[in-house]
Amino acid sequence: MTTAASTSAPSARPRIALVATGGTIAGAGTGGDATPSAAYQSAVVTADALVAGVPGLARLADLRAEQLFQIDSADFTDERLLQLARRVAALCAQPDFDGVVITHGTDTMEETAYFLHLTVPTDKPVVLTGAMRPGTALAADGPVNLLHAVAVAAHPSSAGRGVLVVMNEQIHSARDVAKVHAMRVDAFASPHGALGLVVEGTPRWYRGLTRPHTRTSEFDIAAIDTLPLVGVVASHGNMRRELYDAWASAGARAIVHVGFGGGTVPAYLQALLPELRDRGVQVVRAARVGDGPVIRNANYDDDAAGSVVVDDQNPQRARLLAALALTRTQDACEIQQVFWRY
Ligand SMILES: NC(=O)CC[C@H](N)C(=O)O
Repeated sequence: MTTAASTSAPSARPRIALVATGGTIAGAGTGGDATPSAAYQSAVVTADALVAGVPGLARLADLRAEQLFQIDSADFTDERLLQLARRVAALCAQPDFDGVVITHGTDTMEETAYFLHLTVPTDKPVVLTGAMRPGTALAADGPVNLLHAVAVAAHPSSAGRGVLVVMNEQIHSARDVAKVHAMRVDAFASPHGALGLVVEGTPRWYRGLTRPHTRTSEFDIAAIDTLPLVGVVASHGNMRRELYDAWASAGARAIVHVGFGGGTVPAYLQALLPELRDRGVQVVRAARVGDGPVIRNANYDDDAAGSVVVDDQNPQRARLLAALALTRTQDACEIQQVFWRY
């Protein structure tokens, strides 16, 4: 469904496509009053209603809204991710759009943003936003987040910066951002800092990116039909090898081992990793601490085991990067280079 969300303002405004996918930004309270509350249903407010709820949008951009999904972002599968990436790539390829804004649930926003960052070959701004509170909350954050996301997507200075996440007045890079709080409106943070801020409705930039993305990425959604299965196994005391075996039996082509501090592998699992390699399953070592690099051949002999390390990627993004790398190569050395490059 595609509808013109605004038709009356002058045509010189940037033309922005808005792709709505659901989440709390499209949520409505079920508790009967307007206080911030966990009692709400996500993914019920339509794309057009979202746009209509933010009067300032029409001054910023000529918006065209479409409803691609209406889901809780927990329900993003690889199939839906690919479908969204194809749609965003198609919108970016149209000369009549200057940028794309995606409304999305916050729970998996970092994964979707990263996948688009690596697979949509465009210089146009692609901006994801969402909300921590439903639209019916007393201090809903969705309307201002949407206004800021459109302001960033519509601004020429946002071009060529890869996929961006705009939440709570901050502009984050999809490479780094993660949801770090379950409730507060300042739920998103980047280990190396945000790229910029939305100041008085305009993006102000403080940092740039050094890693490839969008147009400079070697991955292109046009060449990807499906993603290889990649599993993630989290470390804790008293682990069991059965989880790794289950992923291998399910057909996983890689397993992200979310190790302790530096990606450590317990002594009682160390012989398992080369076994998995011999079964055709690439092991990727990540860490559960949330920040800092996993260093190759430190804490574990990656050369001997044939494993690779994630650099500083979090496990959920490492899953996607491993899957993308596996669409191009099965070679552990090349996969390692991919992790260090992106
Ligand atoms: N704040 C949110 O958006 C979380 C709501 C929901 N679980 C989602 O991710 O879609």
